[in-house]
Amino acid sequence: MFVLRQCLTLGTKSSVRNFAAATNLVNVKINEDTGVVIMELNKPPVNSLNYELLEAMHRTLVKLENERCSGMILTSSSPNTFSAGLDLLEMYKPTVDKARKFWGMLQNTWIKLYSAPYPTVAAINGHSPAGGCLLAMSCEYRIMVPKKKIGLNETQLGIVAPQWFQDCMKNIIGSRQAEKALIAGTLFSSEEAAKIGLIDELATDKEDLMKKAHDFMDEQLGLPPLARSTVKIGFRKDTLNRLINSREVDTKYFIDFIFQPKVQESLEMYLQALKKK
Ligand SMILES: CCCCCCCC/C=C\CC(=O)SCCNC(=O)CCNC(=O)[C@H](O)C(C)(C)COP(=O)(O)OP(=O)(O)OC[C@H]1O[C@@H](n2cnc3c(N)ncnc32)[C@H](O)[C@@H]1OP(=O)(O)O
Repeated sequence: MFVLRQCLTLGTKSSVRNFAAATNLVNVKINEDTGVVIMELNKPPVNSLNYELLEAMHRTLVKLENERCSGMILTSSSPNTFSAGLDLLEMYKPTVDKARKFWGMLQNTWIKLYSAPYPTVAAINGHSPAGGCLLAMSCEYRIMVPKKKIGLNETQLGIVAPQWFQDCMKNIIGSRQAEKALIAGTLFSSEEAAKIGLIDELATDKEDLMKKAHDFMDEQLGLPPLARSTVKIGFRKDTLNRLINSREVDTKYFIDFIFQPKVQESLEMYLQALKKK
């Protein structure tokens, strides 16, 4: 059904293959008729967001914007997880340089995704904690399969969701609900997330998920693109500018925070618990 579209200079079939093969961490499929792109995160087993995956996503997002893609559906190739959030190994005993580079790429990727002029939908085919929830919240519309978990659970790990993560949640579910969820580090079931508006729609399974994502995209493609994107950016600019104007401070907070011995201890315990499961 999907073919590689040459007019988006993602190129000829072989150059697209090269583009994807540069990492293989992100699969990009383009519908020839509509110009809608499916970006599938492909870092088994759980799409933890390390520098390389973020860089692959960022590179793809830059390309999609430059080539005027008409819409993007973000999903994952994992059967159980959309994204497990930030790769904990990027925060556990890194060097300062490595941590700084990682955080910079996370900021770059979020800015590109949150400000994408084309419609974006998260087809959440599995668990989506922490940074995974951030990715989903950065899209315009969220659809999720049943019986999975989503939320900003950072507090439960002894870390803190940065201000811009918190802002994204506040913009979707409102200040009161966000404050409660962030303090507790709540992971909502898909069904609970639908109730509070963290996700927009529930799907029955992956097939239904992708159908619903395409239905949303079709509606959006019927709207005048410039008017659509102007309204979108109008809503998002304060949140974006808050980070854009304080990237260095935000990076310093991150570095100072994760290098605290107590935080390293929490990360170590959490990593061990994950391995023991
Ligand atoms: C003031 C400003 C301060 C700023 C401070 C820091 C800000 C940080 C911001 C965001 C933080 C994050 O995003 S932290 C990541 C949080 N993520 C989680 O809590 C999820 C952890 N993972 C899970 O709960 C589960 O893995 C899952 C529900 C997502 C999937 O479960 P499943 O049973 O399918 O898979 P496993 O648990 O067996 O995992 C498989 C494999 O993957 C490893 N793994 C899982 N998650 C991560 C991760 N986030 N990073 C690195 N590695 C991860 C897990 O250990 C298993 O490894 P092994 O196969 O080697 O055992």
